[in-house]
Amino acid sequence: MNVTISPSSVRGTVRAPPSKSYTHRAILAAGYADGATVQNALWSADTRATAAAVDLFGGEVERLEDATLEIEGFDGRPDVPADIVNCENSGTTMRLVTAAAALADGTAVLTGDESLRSRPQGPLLEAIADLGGEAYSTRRNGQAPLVVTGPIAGTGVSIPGDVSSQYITALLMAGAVTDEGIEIGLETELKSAPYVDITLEVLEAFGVEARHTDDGFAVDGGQSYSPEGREYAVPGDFSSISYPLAAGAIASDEGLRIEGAQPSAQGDTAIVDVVERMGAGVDWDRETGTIEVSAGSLEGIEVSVEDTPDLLPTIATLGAVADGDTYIRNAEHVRYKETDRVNAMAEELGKLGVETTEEQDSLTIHGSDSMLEGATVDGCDDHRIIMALALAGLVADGETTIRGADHVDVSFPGFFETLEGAGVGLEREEA
Ligand SMILES: O=C(O)C1=C[C@@H](OP(=O)(O)O)[C@@H](O)[C@H](O)C1
Ligand SMILES: C=C(OP(=O)(O)O)C(=O)O
Repeated sequence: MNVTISPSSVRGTVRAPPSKSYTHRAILAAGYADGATVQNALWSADTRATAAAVDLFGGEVERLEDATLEIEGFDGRPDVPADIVNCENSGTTMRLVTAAAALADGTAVLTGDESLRSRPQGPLLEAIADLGGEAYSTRRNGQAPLVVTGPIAGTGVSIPGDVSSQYITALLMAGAVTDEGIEIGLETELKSAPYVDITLEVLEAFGVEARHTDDGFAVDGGQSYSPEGREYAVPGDFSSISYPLAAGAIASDEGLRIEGAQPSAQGDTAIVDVVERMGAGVDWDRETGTIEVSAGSLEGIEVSVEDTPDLLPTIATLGAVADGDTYIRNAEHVRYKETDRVNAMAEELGKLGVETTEEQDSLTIHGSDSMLEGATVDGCDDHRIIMALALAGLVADGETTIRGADHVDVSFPGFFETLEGAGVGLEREEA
């Protein structure tokens, strides 16, 4: 599907979808348990891939109503999957499921779409081998398809911290049900660190203790997953909130109200501070989980995305609309996502007339408060690139067409309906 956005202002009330990161963890944690009900779950392409993996491990994920999942678990002992595990487009699924598969007494094969088959898995495969399993990439290039044979026993491993925090999440979640537990030593500084805090928070809610150590993280073995009251509720998603928040910051004179913004461990909460620093009007009521945002005359700022890689596309578009330079640094790991997002934003904003300077670990947007030029841009089969480019379309001169826009289903199904509800003029065309 291609979507064409007309210049529009936004107003009214929108609701953020539930957190993708929390939902993945809650579905798998309920699988590691003997089951649980997950409330306010995100049902998107990525979380469906994790649910399908739990089914293959011998659990059962049933969607009762829109956002309630009734999950039967596999009680810490995953079956050897009876089929290939297709993780589709989801890095989180592939990393978390690889470690879970390494607990089974047999061999699992994992694959995904073309984007996922180009993302780095090597450090996790080596960690599994160090823990007594066997894990390899069929192409010997550290990328999926992966073949994983368990069971791992547990004990100590070391892993780089600057490729993906999801390796650590994966090992902590699996480590709790090994005999010996897992101690993870970090070889390099940890990037995306708040995502491990999300993991610790979900583990605690499921009655599993894991902790920071002097040089990494540790989880004791022999633990059972068991959420209090057999229920878990997912908070709203701040990566997803970044899009309506940025829309309000660049295109709302009347103000836009965003609901579902309760505080949690998400590093991407930092987007609230970013739009405020750039000059938008922002009022966040943490008790009710409501953010009111209105447009201001935005100025470029310097931002590190070390902890918040998923915010780069949103901040890049904000920078394009702001006056002066927006310097986004500590961004190298943002190149290992669904696409190389540093390059993708530089290329696609360039088509709208925006000048950028790209370096290996940074992106500088030379913004101007003069109009962007509407054009046809490529969504790069990446949900966050599509949503960030849609924001630019709100203020570009003329129409902006985004090719391959259906990929928003990965994290924010209903994204374009949400924009329409806020007053955005757009047209869909089947490609
Ligand atoms: O654990 C998670 O839920 C995620 C961790 C981050 O990835 P990295 O740790 O690979 O940077 C983030 O980019 C991704 O969208 C979700
Ligand atoms: C990178 C992302 O997710 P994943 O790593 O799970 O594919 C994302 O949602 O932006």
